[in-house]
Amino acid sequence: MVRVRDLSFRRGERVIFDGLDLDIRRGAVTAVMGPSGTGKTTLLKLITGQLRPDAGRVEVGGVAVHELDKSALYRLRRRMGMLFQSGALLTDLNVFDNVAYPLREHTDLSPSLLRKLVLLKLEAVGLRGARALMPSELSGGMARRVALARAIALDPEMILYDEPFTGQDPISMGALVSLIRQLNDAANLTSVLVSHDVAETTRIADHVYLISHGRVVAQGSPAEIAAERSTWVRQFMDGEADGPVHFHYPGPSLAEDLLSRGGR
Ligand SMILES: Nc1ncnc2c1ncn2[C@@H]1O[C@H](COP(=O)(O)OP(=O)(O)OP(=O)(O)O)[C@@H](O)[C@H]1O
Repeated sequence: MVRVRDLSFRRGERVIFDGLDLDIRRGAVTAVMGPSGTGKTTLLKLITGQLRPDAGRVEVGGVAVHELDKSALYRLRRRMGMLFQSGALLTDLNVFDNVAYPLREHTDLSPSLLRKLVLLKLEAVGLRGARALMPSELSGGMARRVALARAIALDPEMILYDEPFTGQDPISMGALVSLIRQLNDAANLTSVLVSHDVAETTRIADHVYLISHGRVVAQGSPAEIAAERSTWVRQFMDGEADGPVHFHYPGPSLAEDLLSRGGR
């Protein structure tokens, strides 16, 4: 479904990707993991065409995303659902209208068909009974599930999740994890999951990519990753503080910074 080849991308001087190769198989849940700031969100934006590569290719369904014109890109995006961390609900619309929003924007469905579709999407996330509530009346976990119902409203072929578990209590997290897997299998979706939550992510992923310093450092099934012995992979997967994965954003040493007379 997605093929990334020899992808290079920088932000100013900072190299984010340097020859990244990655494949996302149709029908599978693929997880992309890596330390903070490694470029996971950037990768999702390159897949959806919000950013363009400096070099290399990003193909979705065999089409190079960065070569599409505006209207073709718009059509492609309709085939992708996105659940971004910041994907807030519209606060002045109730749950039903939030889910109905993309259908009203992009289709000419009759009110009765639209209603049925919205109720089916809400049923899929277990919130049909909450349709009249306003976003302010929802828990964080419920709000994330409504956002998920909205993301699948237009029946996308692929859904991209950016840190969907952030800020969820263990129960909501468990529900969300199962939901992502169920939706993937029931609707024959392709799912891309960016997350820091090693345990939750490896529970549902078919394939895991670990990225660092602009490249794939390990990939495989969760079992293969669990058996991987490299120190980098072990440090990341086991959440150890000491090891080759750096906690600090690159910069001058602390001593240099404290001794310099710079203004900031
Ligand atoms: N709009 C921007 N302009 C300049 N640099 C940016 C911008 N957005 C992100 N970056 C930089 O790009 C790098 C990758 O960011 P990105 O958000 O993709 O990382 P991430 O792996 O998703 O991080 P996290 O796990 O912390 O969410 C970071 O170093 C960040 O500082």
